[in-house]
Amino acid sequence: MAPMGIRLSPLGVAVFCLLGLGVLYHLYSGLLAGRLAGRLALFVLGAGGGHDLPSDTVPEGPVDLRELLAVSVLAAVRGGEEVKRVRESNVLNEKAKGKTREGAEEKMTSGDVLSNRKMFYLLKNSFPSVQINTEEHVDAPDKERIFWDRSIPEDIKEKIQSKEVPAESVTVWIDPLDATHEYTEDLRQYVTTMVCVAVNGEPVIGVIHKPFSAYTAWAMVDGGSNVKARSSYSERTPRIIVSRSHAGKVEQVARQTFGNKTVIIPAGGAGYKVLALLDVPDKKQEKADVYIHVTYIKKWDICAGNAVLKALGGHMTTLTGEEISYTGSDGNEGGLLASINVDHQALVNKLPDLEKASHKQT
Ligand SMILES: Nc1ncnc2c1ncn2[C@@H]1O[C@H](COP(=O)(O)O)[C@@H](OP(=O)(O)O)[C@H]1O
Ligand SMILES: [Mg+2]
Repeated sequence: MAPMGIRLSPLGVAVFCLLGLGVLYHLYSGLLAGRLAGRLALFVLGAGGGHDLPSDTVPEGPVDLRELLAVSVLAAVRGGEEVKRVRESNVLNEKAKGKTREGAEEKMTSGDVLSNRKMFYLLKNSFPSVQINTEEHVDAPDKERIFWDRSIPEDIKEKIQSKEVPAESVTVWIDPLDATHEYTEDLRQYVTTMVCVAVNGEPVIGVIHKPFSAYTAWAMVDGGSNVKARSSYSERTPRIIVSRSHAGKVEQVARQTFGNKTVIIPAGGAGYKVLALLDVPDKKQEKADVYIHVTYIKKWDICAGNAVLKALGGHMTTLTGEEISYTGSDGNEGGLLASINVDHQALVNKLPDLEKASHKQT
């Protein structure tokens, strides 16, 4: 006799257990079906963009640099779509987010914020274990369900081999809108979105995307690229490209180094200025031989350009010729000297000592 006068018949217990097993089976098969549906959706959607799919599809463990490159290109393009959409709407919601050390106003717009959200979550959802540093703040309530469909563009498949590295050795740097200042002035040609992948602090993958020209340059060190250096550069009388909105004493430094007749090209955006050193099929892209920046600058502004130049045999260093490490702090204190297919060390040696002394290395 069971407690409280209830008698358990063996048949009743068996039926109860069978019912329980039935419920468990139903729940489990539903879960499996959900996962299968998610994978099927990935297969059906194929190439052409990140899609809002379940997060249990993300890979774990070591990361493949070829996959990181594919997602970085996609992130730059998807961010660029936001940048373009906001600019074309003419509702920029421009805000001041602070001042640079030199006292220039740092601006932020809806283009920066929305691009940042797309780029950050596409990369984060695809590579959850990787450190991502981005120019704009990411609010957790703004979490975006944007996922990579795992497709790799044909040109990347052709030129780049798979290569795995430990996830903890990777730092990704995102610039969701480079040349924000110029963006607010509707100087669209200077605007880029950029992604950089550093491995153990060294820039390895660089993506620079121009949203208003639908042009994307990518390169991987010891891998390949879809962009190349120009066939010649003027070493004796180089055209120097410099900042138009954070110039500091750069014109003075350039003239002191290369003479009073030196051609100086003021331009917006660190991404744009690196592309000026390369062979870029864009009518609105000016061409230069050397890029110099003398004020403080952040690593998300320069890492992608550094990786692209390095992959193509060029150099981006501080003004004293030091390599820049893309881990740790966000800032680069030592100024910037970028060149390709010229004697970079000779340029370093030519720069005035005064300027070298006034910049300390991080
Ligand atoms: N002194 C400084 N302090 C902080 N950021 C700087 C800077 N000089 C340049 N930058 C940033 O570097 C990028 C390129 O600058 P420039 O166009 O002047 O060459 C811009 O990035 P964002 O537009 O992404 O903010 C700009 O804000
Ligand atoms: Mg920038």
